[in-house]
Amino acid sequence: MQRIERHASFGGWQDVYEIESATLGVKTRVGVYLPPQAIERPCPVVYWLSGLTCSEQNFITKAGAQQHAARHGLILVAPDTSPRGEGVPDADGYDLGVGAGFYLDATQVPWNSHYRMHDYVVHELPAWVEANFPASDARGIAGHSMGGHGALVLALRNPGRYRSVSAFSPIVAPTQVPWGEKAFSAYLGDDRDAWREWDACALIADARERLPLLVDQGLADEFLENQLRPELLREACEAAGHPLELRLQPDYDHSYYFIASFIGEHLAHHAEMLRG
Ligand SMILES: N[C@@H](CCC(=O)N[C@@H](CS)C(=O)NCC(=O)O)C(=O)O
Repeated sequence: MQRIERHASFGGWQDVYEIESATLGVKTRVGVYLPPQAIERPCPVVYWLSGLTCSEQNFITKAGAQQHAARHGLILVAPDTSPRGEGVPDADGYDLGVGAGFYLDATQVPWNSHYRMHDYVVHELPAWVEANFPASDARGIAGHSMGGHGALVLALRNPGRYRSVSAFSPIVAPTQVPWGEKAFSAYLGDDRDAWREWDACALIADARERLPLLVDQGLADEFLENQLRPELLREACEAAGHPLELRLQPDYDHSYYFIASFIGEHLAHHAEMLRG
């Protein structure tokens, strides 16, 4: 591993590392924020999954999350949104290929060679974090848009692995919207039954753990009706009796201005759930 950035931030450190990922088959970058409390004791970790077109940089430079992580004693880990670099397949358009890994394990050629973001984020990344930093094994997961889908799906697929989950503007039902249909056709093939394994609304019906979901959605979001459709999450949670706090926020759009406005409340929620 190589540290390629280090910035003092709110008494702690915002770092960026480049690590060799066996799961992704390439080097990949990851943002790690170490709060001041990490000097003295192991801290819980919140994993942040970004949306389409993002790298590890968007969250660490735009969300203003460090001040809240410093207050609550949380380590923040922000991976890239896909494998990238030499030999990694890509496609035209911002919503498939590099920058658009959808936090799943692809089964179709050529994507299945590197696009294993689920396996990477759930297994390899926490193993690396917990071996190299003063991290406890209390894990939370959060994300935005495609990363909100990732946070919900990873938590639902891996009961016991996360103690807290939250999302901003998540793609809650990728099997029913254009972004998801395009990506899942490519990564998972034509069998729509296989898609349901990666769809939060479909997974909620049979979830083995009822971890409460905190979701914020801006009502001036340009993707609200076509791609995000939070009402489908509300319906799925009501049908299954799954705890959901869905907060519809007037005037907010899809951007990091929205995330920055509420990230403090999300991290307070994670801190509360992660308190040992
Ligand atoms: N209009 C955008 C669509 C993609 C988009 O809105 N991406 C969101 C996540 S789904 C984002 O976080 N973009 C980067 C940023 O705002 O820093 C584009 O074509 O680049």
